[in-house]
Amino acid sequence: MTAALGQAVVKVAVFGAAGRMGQAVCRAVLDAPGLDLVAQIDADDDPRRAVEAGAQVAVDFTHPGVTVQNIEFCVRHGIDVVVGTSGFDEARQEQVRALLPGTDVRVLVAPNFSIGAVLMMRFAAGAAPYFESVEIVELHHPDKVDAPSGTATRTAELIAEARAKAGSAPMPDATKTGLDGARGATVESVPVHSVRLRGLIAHQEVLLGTVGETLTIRHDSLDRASFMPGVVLACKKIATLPAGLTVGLDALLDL
Ligand SMILES: NC(=O)C1=CN([C@@H]2O[C@H](COP(=O)(O)OP(=O)(O)OC[C@H]3O[C@@H](n4cnc5c(N)ncnc54)[C@H](OP(=O)(O)O)[C@@H]3O)[C@@H](O)[C@H]2O)C=CC1
Ligand SMILES: O=C(O)C1=N[C@H](C(=O)O)C[C@H](O)C1
Repeated sequence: MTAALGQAVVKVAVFGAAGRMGQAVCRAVLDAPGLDLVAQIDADDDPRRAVEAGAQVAVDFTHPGVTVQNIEFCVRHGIDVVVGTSGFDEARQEQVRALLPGTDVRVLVAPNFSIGAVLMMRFAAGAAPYFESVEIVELHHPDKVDAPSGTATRTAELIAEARAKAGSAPMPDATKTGLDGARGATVESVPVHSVRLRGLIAHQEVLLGTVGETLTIRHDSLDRASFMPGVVLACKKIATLPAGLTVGLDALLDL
């Protein structure tokens, strides 16, 4: 039942359909030629509706605590899964990998579906080895339940990977005393600062500094519309990925 290559229309179920992202995704799927919205599932709905409706791809924008359960359900029923929900650290990725052997299901986890954010992460990782210091400031709407954001966590991981590969020295920081949280959270040795502010949607700055100069890479999602082309692309193209877990929308972009 997984999405067949070359098939005209891909049947899509949306988990978290009543949420901020879920509503936008349902509209985007309805508007997208080649996609058919066959099930909208929210917190108290029976996920079997997705199976009964013949869904080939499920899109999950729910809560970090429930996504793995939704993925497990989809894997059991042979439905490919496009995951936007945040909180997919290495431990959670491992949980998903453990569900997949012996199936041909594909699970695509994308910490951020906007093209600008994907490029911001790339540029930050590319720049990081050339600077002594790197810090991340992520800024979101105050209804967000998790901090730091999945995007900031992924960015920190990519920066740390690039710095390790380049043999970068530890970042300078003479702080000896300070209030709890003053230096942010540390993700893979990268300080990450989270701002929650009414009026914002999703924004991130990567601050890089070395002797006599700084570079700031900033991305702003000003509307949830910014995520929709990536989600639609993922629904259409997930069948082209190998079976198993893929992390990052980059896998479907020719960057
Ligand atoms: N990857 C990306 O590009 C993006 C990722 N996100 C991430 O997406 C996630 C959702 O964000 P957002 O839409 O703002 O959050 P919302 O809280 O607005 O939406 C989540 C929805 O999922 C519902 N839900 C809870 N449990 C289940 C379940 N078991 N099955 C189906 N639905 C369920 C919630 O219901 P109830 O409220 O009753 O619990 C709610 O309606 C977050 O993790 C966010 O970080 C957001 C934007 C972009
Ligand atoms: O909750 C949000 O809104 C967002 N969540 C994702 C994250 O945690 O990175 C993606 C984007 O930043 C919006």
